[in-house]
Amino acid sequence: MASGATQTERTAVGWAARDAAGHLSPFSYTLRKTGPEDVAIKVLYCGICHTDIHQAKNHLGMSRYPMVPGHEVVGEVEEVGAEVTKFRAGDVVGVGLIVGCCRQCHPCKSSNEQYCPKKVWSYNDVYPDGKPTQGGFSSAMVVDHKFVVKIPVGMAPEQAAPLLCAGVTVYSPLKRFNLAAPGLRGGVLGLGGVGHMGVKLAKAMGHHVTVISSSDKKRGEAVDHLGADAFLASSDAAAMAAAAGTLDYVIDTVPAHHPLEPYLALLGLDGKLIVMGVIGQPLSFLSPMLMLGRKSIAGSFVGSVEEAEETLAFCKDKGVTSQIEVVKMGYVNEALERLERNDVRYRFVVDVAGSNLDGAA
Ligand SMILES: NC(=O)C1=CN([C@@H]2O[C@H](COP(=O)(O)OP(=O)(O)OC[C@H]3O[C@@H](n4cnc5c(N)ncnc54)[C@H](OP(=O)(O)O)[C@@H]3O)[C@@H](O)[C@H]2O)C=CC1
Ligand SMILES: O=C/C=C/c1ccc(O)c(O)c1
Ligand SMILES: [Zn+2]
Ligand SMILES: [Zn+2]
Repeated sequence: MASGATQTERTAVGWAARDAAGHLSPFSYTLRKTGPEDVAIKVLYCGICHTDIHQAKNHLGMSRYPMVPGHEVVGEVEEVGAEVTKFRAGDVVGVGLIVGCCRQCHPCKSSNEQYCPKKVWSYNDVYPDGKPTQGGFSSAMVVDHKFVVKIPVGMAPEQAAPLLCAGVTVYSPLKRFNLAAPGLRGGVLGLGGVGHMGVKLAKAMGHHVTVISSSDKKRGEAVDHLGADAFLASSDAAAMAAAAGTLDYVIDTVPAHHPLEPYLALLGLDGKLIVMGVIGQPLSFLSPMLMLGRKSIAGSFVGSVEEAEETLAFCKDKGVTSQIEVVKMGYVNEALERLERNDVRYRFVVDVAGSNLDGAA
């Protein structure tokens, strides 16, 4: 259906966690009517980010159930509201972590809406009217057009999904911290979903990229397949010492408590440690580790809608793709378990439209 939206609420079937065990199972719920500024989307694919585990398992103590996770969503537009001009039925589009903001604060007015104090998360949140948000492990979503991006023509939809969180999460800080110029020396700590996009994007920006991994297991793939220039196992004290002071930045994607000092030591003058992992315990470091080298520790939270569009365009232009394992929804719980035990190369993407969402694999 084209413009002139339906006046009825519709039922969606998602896969929801009911409690902190984080096990997903079929769940029916009602989508809001497609409002004048809304886009109704049939979900095709949705990537699985480690954040989906943190949220489903209540790692931060703020989870609400039932919860349909998923925030690397690619779908097909089914219907648009009367005021939507950028999209039409049949377009292939993407949605990330944020689906609402106030539009009035400084972050909103400066295209940093992901930092709006009133931002609405795509799941595990509520809209201003109190209705829960639900994510992309679902047959459909209704999303304000401001938070919808077009997937470039010619980009495979399943390939595009990880760019909507993992990709933009790396692209945004590299741009904002002036770390996008060619010739820089970067480190990527933790070679998972975000980390592998870090390697690919940084290489496409012309950086010399070192992967820093918890073991030697991923060395071959990092160098031979993903194109990393160097590889460090963080347990190899001699190799870590030899690399001290050599990097302009380290993108730290570790999703669990870990020491910062080994990675601060890798930075040269003015180097930046950019912390990405969602970690519910204090991290610590000795202040001279920062002062002796004018180093900084920074954080960054996904990216803006504008940056998501830039990430997609950059990847299309440079031929950057994600490396994914496509699975059906019936496998989603195994996929979550495998992700949690670091057994995925490098992002699971659920083939939502190709799955029987009512239960069977
Ligand atoms: N700031 C933001 O906006 C965003 C934050 N995130 C967060 O970033 C983190 C990473 O997400 P994602 O890439 O999807 O996760 P993955 O699980 O795909 O990757 C994390 C990687 O970190 C390493 N790792 C895992 N566990 C440990 C551990 N206990 N100690 C040391 N290293 C470990 C592994 O790499 P290796 O085998 O190489 O050691 C693993 O592949 C999560 O906390 C997620 O919530 C995600 C997206 C956006
Ligand atoms: O996957 C993206 C989410 C990142 C994130 C960052 C900070 C935070 O508190 C979260 O709950 C998630
Ligand atoms: Zn994510
Ligand atoms: Zn705002």
